[in-house]
Amino acid sequence: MRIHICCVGRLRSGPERALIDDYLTRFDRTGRALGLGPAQIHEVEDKKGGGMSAEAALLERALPKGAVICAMDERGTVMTSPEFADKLATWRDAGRSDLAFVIGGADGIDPALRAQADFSLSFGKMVWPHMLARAMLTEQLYRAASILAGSPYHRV
Ligand SMILES: C[S@@+](CC[C@H](N)C(=O)[O-])C[C@H]1O[C@@H](n2cnc3c(N)ncnc32)[C@H](O)[C@@H]1O
Repeated sequence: MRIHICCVGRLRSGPERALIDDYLTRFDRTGRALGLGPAQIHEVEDKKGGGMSAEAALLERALPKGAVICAMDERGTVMTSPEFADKLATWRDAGRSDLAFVIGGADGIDPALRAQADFSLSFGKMVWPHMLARAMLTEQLYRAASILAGSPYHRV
């Protein structure tokens, strides 16, 4: 199952980018034998200042047809890392070939796009900057693959 992280804003090279790239590489390496990955980031940028709805139109264009859509949203479902790993495995085992996570910009995800999501995932009730949400998501993907692979990265 291919993973797509569709997000607003371009991340230039620097420590955040290096961290995200590192987790994506680790996820791809660990997930390969599990039928998970590769994971790819799709960055969209609305240069005309059209706000949430313009961003939503660009994000929608980045979503692969037929993908499971998971909106990243502080109002969504809070999960443990093993529960998140099980959720990924369930989508994979259902034969879904693409899973797309959507991360909003400064104003969040347009409600119309949020309504299209199959699932909403929360990293807690606090609101995180979108670049941090991106880093946290890539880490959780790697952690989930490690859990499914039975590797000792995840310890409680
Ligand atoms: C700065 S936040 C936008 C907050 C915006 N005020 C809203 O109401 O959605 C940017 C994006 O990061 C992601 N995000 C921020 N905090 C999150 C959380 N606790 N759980 C999941 N995603 C989060 C969401 O995708 C959000 O659209």
